[in-house]
Amino acid sequence: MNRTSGEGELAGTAPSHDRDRNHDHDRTSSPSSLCSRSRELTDAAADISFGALLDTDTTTHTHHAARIQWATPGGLEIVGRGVAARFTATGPTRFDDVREQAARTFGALEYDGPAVARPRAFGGLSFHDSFEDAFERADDTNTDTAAAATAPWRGFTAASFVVPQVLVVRSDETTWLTAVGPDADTATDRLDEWHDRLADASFPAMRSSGSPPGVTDTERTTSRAAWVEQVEDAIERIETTALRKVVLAQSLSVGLADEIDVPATLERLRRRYPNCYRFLIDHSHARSGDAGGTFFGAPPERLVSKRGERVETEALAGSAPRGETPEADEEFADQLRDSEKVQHEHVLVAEAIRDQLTPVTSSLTIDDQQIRRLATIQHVRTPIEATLDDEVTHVLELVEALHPTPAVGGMPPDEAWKTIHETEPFDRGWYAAPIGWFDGNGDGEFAVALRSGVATDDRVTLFAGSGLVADSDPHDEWEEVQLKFRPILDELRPEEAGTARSERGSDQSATETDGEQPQPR
Ligand SMILES: C=C(O[C@H]1C=CC=C(C(=O)O)[C@@H]1O)C(=O)O
Repeated sequence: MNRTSGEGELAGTAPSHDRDRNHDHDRTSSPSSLCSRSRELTDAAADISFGALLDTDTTTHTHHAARIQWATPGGLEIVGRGVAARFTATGPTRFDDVREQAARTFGALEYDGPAVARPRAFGGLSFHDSFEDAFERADDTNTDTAAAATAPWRGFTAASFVVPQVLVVRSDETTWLTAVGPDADTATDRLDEWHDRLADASFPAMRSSGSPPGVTDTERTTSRAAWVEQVEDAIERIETTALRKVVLAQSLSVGLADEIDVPATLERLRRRYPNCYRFLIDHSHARSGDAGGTFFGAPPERLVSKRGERVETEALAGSAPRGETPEADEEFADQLRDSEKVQHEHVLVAEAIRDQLTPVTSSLTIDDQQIRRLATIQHVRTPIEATLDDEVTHVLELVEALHPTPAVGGMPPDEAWKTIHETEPFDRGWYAAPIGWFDGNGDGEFAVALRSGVATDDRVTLFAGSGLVADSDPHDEWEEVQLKFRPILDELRPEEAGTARSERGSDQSATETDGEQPQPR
């Protein structure tokens, strides 16, 4: 194991894609000493623009260093720059491998500061447990389509988390700066340097949320005709095998007229989807030349959060459009409540989550069903809370147990996985997979990386899927997938007067509500 320190990241390591292929965990960076210092930001420094922080050059100035952003519906907002420690793994043991690397590093962490500003590891995992298959298939096939299908994920690995060198955390009206380094001197110097930088009057407090870059062309992995065939084949499997539900996805590659400003895009998403998570992950290796893409999105779905023994999760499955009038909106919601197909699709998810958590919890509560309204779509949601017994101590254990829930995979999991693998002509990469953070106590929070895309050079590749059960209609499911592309796609296309986008407007209180209308079922 490379014990040189996480700072080694800035001195360069192999591209993560190569590491992924070589099963080379040796060069992953899980330093055996880590020190962190925090200071509250006050006055103007407390109001700095997170977007500007994501865009600013890091201390090396010459190199683009890793950047992360994480924001929750509850109001916690974090940005991070640089890599103080990196944990990566691939294959079926990836959850345990990351946990082991992190335990070594967090076990050696010296930290003084409030809990909210503590160092955390941010990152995620791929939907499947390895990328190798997809990359190798693309290389073997060597067709434009196969290469294009995996291209957005070059530079990503099957599990990758970083503890940033610099973190700014905003929560409950306070803003904290945290600096992390291999020893106390480095952490203190870094804290001073970044504090001066952020307190400087020239550091932007407000940053424009920009305008959409514009779309030159779109390429689908799946035509409507191919989709209809895929759905019919899935339904046949449901009727003739043990498969009960499967979520099939599509990907849409969007050519951009201008460079995309991802932080500004996320800021616009915050305004339209204030009750969703927001994330940005750009784990690029500083000097490897393997810049990789920026994965970002505004997912509505929490996979799991763990705080001590308290666990919160939810079932989110079953979708309908928003109506043009309150009455039409309510009609769509009624269809969600009354449709046997939707209820079956949803209940399978809630039951699977219950079954996965019951063995490790001392109590579990499944709340009443609700309708979750987002600006462009509404969903059936069931909140689930549990108290852990003492067997599980790390949120990654829960993430491993829950991923993929049948809201993104299917039931039973093995049959669903096989169907997805044999059907989808692209790699899901990190789409529909866990994205979030954990800390040294094993607490953390993960969303499901839906309503997401990966930005590379002049393209953004979007992903969206739909849950299929025996009585699904291929054309309805096609429309549902297109609705799920919209959150990001709308932010790429310039707004046109009179379009559905402008009609939905910016009045979030009218267009996005969370957890309203609990349904006593
Ligand atoms: C698979 C996706 O959505 C999931 C989450 C909510 C509703 C879903 C549905 O109704 O099919 C999906 O299970 C996606 O957004 O790509």
